[in-house]
Amino acid sequence: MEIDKIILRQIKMDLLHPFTTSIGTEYDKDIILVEVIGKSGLSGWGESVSIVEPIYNEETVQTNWHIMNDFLIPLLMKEPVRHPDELYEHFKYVRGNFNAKAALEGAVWDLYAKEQGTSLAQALGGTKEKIEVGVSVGIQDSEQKMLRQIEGYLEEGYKRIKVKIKPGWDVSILKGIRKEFPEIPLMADANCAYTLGDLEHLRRLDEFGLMMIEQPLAHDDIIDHAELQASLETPICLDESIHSAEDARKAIELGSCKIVNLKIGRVGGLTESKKINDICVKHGIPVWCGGMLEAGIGRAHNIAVTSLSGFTLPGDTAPSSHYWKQDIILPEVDMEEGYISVPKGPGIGFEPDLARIEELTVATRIY
Ligand SMILES: O=C(O)CCC(=O)c1ccccc1C(=O)O
Ligand SMILES: [Mg+2]
Repeated sequence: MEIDKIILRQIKMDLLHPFTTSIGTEYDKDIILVEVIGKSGLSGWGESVSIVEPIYNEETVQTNWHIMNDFLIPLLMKEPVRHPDELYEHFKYVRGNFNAKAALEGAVWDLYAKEQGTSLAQALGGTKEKIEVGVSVGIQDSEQKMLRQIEGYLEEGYKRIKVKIKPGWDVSILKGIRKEFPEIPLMADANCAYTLGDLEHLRRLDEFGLMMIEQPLAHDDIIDHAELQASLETPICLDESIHSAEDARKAIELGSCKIVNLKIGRVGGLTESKKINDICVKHGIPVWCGGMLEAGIGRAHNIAVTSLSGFTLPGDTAPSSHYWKQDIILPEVDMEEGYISVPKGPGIGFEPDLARIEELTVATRIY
């Protein structure tokens, strides 16, 4: 592969509805789009999934720009890339900063697939033609409001409902949901809102027949999670704690989780995502694709990775219209009866809508 040019664009998009979790509320999204242009004339696209504040992990939109601009882009330009699988090692010179690495690596993967004339899903070894879709329901100001939202999502066809929980918004709301919807596939995501001191309280969640509880304890823990898992019937799923295939292996071996949430950004890209898929398949641990309120480019990458065989549970990969008045790709991501079709066209299989992107752009730099 020969790279001719790289363009970074920062865009700003308003979310249709604010999204509240135990860590904060998002009203809009600042996004860095990466376009890697090959000597072939083809363009690969990536999206950085960081948010403005370092509250989900330590990265932010600004640190992503800094790390790409000052370190990763010079590294990428320094040596020819034969295959995108080489980039994870190549980028190891920079510690951490996985969202930044994944944005750039994702664009190179898209370019690679386009140059090969295959879909990104196919280039990754994906096997599924369509993926099951779940939805993540933020914390609301009233239980009634949340119940009516869930009712609407079930009518739209979502295959599972995830609700955000925190102390004071957990047992009572889950009771309310189960009273009205006793059978639906339901799970809860705490975004690290509890400690082992809450063990007895968390055991009360077992009565709700949840598919899983996501990241109940600290973002940097896999030890206490093992202790908690040993005394819970509900499977624990780790999100924030898993940054690599090695983290996944250790968490699985320790018994810290029975399910893994995979976010391409959080683990530093698609190459590491494939490894996590393989480790989970080997151990019989289901994987599903998490979300970071992505715009169309990041969403397209999520769809491609979800086509891998280990992704056996619905992901947080709702269609474009769930988040945005108008997305940045054509066509937009669409859901039918709870499924999204994995595109068969070259690369990510969606065209960046350049006019729309132009309208939203607040900063550009060409390398
Ligand atoms: O993209 C989505 O629909 C789900 C978003 C979501 O749950 C989330 C969004 C921002 C930060 C963390 C999380 C999470 O999964 O914990
Ligand atoms: Mg989560």
